[in-house]
Amino acid sequence: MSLLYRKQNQEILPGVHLIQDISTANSPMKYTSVKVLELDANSSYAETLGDFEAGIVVLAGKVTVTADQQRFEGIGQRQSVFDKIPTDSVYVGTGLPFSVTAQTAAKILIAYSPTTTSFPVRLLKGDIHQIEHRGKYQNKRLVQNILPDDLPFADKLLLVEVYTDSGNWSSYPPHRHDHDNLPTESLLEEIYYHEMQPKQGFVFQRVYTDDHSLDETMTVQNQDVVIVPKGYHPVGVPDGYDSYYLNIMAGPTRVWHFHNAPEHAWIIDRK
Ligand SMILES: O=C(O)C[C@@H](O)[C@H](O)C(=O)CO
Repeated sequence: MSLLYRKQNQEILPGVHLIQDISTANSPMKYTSVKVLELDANSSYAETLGDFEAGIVVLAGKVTVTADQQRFEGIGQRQSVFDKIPTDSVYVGTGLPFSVTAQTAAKILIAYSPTTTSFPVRLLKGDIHQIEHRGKYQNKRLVQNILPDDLPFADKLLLVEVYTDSGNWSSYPPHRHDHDNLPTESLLEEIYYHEMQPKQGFVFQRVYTDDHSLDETMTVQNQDVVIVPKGYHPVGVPDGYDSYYLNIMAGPTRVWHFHNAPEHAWIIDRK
């Protein structure tokens, strides 16, 4: 089972380019799916949700989003994810139609999770993001929380974006969250949408379980997706390149409690 989905580029509507489309139709994921779209200026994408909630993240550019009689104009805070400016997102509850119209050339990520519980449509402005500087030595990373578990605005979805600079590791030391064993550990699937700067860069990502029944190390390129149905999932960034990824997480309970691989937990304790 490959966990790596290479970027595609298929014009699905005039000016709307599908970069990634991962769902139960082409993956083993049960709680999470994702679309990444690049929109030419003035192009539009629309969809009506079934029994899913969605988080629409404006990765780059400016768009107008409509959902449930609401209209959010000119949202998006950056020209590139590597501007490292927290961006805007819109949460859309189950069963609702939504549209996205690009005011400038834009890139959006739509994260989905199945649910029949509806939460109100909500604009999540970038300036509410909780920013974290995690790690030390060569595992320093910048975390911008978009929809963390302490924001009660969704039934299942958790969204976070992570910047890992040249020569550092993130999602490290390795941790897992694939046991439904609260309060110690929650069961959350995870999807990584990756970008590199410069674009020709790559990162290494390993996804593996304690018994190594799953143990896959991948060379991940710009706009690739890695799915993490279970297991530890560290990311290593080669010298000279900077990494961005957006994480989508969801599972039976919307809380992020993870378990560090015991043999590597000492990494955290270094002074
Ligand atoms: O702290 C990091 O390096 C990011 C990871 O926590 C990442 O968001 C993840 O693996 C969540 O489970």
